[in-house]
Amino acid sequence: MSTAIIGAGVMGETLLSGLVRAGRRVDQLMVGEKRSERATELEERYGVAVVSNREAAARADTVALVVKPQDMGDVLDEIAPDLRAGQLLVSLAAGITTGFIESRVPDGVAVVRVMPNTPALVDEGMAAISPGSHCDEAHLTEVESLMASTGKVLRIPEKQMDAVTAISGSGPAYIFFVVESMIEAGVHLGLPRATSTDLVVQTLVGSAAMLRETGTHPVVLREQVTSPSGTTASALRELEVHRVRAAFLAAMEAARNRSRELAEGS
Ligand SMILES: NC(=O)C1=CN([C@@H]2O[C@H](COP(=O)(O)OP(=O)(O)OC[C@H]3O[C@@H](n4cnc5c(N)ncnc54)[C@H](O)[C@@H]3O)[C@@H](O)[C@H]2O)C=CC1
Ligand SMILES: O=C(O)[C@@H]1CCC=N1
Repeated sequence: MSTAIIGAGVMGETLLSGLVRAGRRVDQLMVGEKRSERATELEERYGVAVVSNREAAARADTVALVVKPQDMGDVLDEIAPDLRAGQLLVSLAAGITTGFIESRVPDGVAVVRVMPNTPALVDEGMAAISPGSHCDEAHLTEVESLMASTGKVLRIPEKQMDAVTAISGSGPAYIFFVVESMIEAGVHLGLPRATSTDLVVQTLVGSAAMLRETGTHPVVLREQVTSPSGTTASALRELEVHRVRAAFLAAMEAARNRSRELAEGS
């Protein structure tokens, strides 16, 4: 089964490298990429064939679309003449619905929408997938196997996609923002930057491992750290005073709303 990736930026390369690490034969992969210097870079790094979008669409069994949502309409119009019933089209773009894609490609092309995230680069990705209307179990299994090369995969109804985008799609950026803030705070408290970075990163990794390995509710884990009248209680009071919880709610509502707007083409 050959797979083409159209749009090899951050997420396209993440998918490509995951497939290569998972043992997909490079001669069964191809890339369509508009920027020629980027195309050359990927050719050199992975030994993958870079072809035109139309050739990718004509030759591959599965075509992954990894361009920006704003470019999706043009790419679909370009490749539609080369697509045929039975092919599988996988969109990783935020906001773009399976209905939008189906309306621009020939009948019988199966469409699956995916919301991945960048930790896929280190095989710790979280990808949510939703079937379009011409999809069968085999198509979903194929996309599960495609995305499982980079981490976890969850099937969800498409109506949940905008919320999922706000959580796991954009989520790594919120975490990096928190990490960045904690490192800077450590520097403010007088620690060398390298020490502060090591402390914060390992605290994040350790806390994530506790969540995953114990399955314990985060409130319980937080209470275990919070001694009466202790340091953590003092810190948490400040986070509440500064409305960090409300800020997360507002931020994720904004991301969800932006995903909806992208669906409308803005
Ligand atoms: N970066 C992220 O964390 C995530 C991104 N996504 C989705 O993945 C998609 C790609 O995002 P990024 O990789 O971050 O963007 P990016 O800008 O890094 O990559 C897009 C690539 O598409 C190429 N491109 C543009 N028009 C093209 C065309 N007509 N033919 C061939 N290639 C073309 C660009 O040259 C670029 O290399 C977006 O739709 C985004 O919503 C989804 C989840 C997470
Ligand atoms: O910011 C964005 O639009 C993309 C989609 C999810 C993460 N990055």
